[in-house]
Amino acid sequence: MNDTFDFDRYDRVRPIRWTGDALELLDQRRLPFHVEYVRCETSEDVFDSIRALTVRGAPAIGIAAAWGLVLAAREIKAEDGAAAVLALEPAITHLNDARPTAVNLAWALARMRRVLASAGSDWREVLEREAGAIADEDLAANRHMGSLGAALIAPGSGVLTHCNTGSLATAGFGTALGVIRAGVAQQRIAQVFAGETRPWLQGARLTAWELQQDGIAPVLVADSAAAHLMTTGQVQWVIVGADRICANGDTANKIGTYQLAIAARHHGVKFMVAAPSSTVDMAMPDGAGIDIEERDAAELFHLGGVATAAGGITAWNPVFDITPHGLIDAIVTERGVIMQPDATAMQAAFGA
Ligand SMILES: CSC[C@@H](O)[C@@H](O)C(=O)COP(=O)(O)O
Repeated sequence: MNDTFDFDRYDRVRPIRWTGDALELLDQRRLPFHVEYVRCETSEDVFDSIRALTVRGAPAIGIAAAWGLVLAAREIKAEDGAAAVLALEPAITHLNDARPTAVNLAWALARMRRVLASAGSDWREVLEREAGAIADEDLAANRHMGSLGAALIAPGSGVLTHCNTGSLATAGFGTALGVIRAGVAQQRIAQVFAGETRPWLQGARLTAWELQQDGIAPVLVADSAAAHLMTTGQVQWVIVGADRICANGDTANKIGTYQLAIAARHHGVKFMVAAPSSTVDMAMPDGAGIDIEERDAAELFHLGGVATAAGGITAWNPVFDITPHGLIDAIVTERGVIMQPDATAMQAAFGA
């Protein structure tokens, strides 16, 4: 088996482009039917893009927010980094408010703030370099995680994934989808099933399209088909990303992940979470404390502008859920693999 990966052949999609004076975001609301970049010239444009899901996926929104802060810096004057931090505090708080659940957003902004605080008169360059470094490190982490995660998968396996965790959700290559890319290249994964991921259809629109770009043909399944799929023996692993991993291994991810983990355990299917260490939040003891984003109920009433529900009803639209650590077989980060994660194992891997 060839365990090396030809990164130039795969993974050509780049959702975030810094031009030197603006941020260009591949518009994920319009994919796969329109491949268009939205140009952000201010940090408010970036805030709007994160909130509207023009850019989405935990690592990607952290990277976008970092560039948003670079744009915010264009609107202030400061003699050194310490003064710039004071002037940029409102922009940092505002960008951080764009979405609540993925910790990568707060992580990236905290990292930008930290380097800024100790920068001198060249603070603008320092800020811009740091945003670039956050993106570069995310890509490197994903590539490393891909091989770590793939190594857990027996040749010829089938896998089921949820939401979109690929290049579109990161600086490139992807988290869970990076593991899947590597696993397919190494012939460990024979078949990829992608759940639609209602209501926003990240799986049907984004994951399916992304895998097609690599020449990988996924099989699309309705989210409600997952447990039945597992009874057929076609799936040996469920592989998902994460928006926040707590100190005890509890994991927040796209709504529907929790029921996949329950079904996987029932059917003897293994469950893997792949995420960079920027998704680990050791200050959050367990999943009960995580702020679960609730989006507009209207997302459940329409699909592509076409009404899909009876009029005059209410709906509840939480867009993340928590998978308890006891249902997770492996957490894969660029720092290594944690099997059967719990507070002790997380502390050993990520404690100060
Ligand atoms: C590498 S992405 C991991 C998660 O961020 C992903 O599965 C997810 O839940 C994204 O949610 P989204 O609402 O599309 O931003």
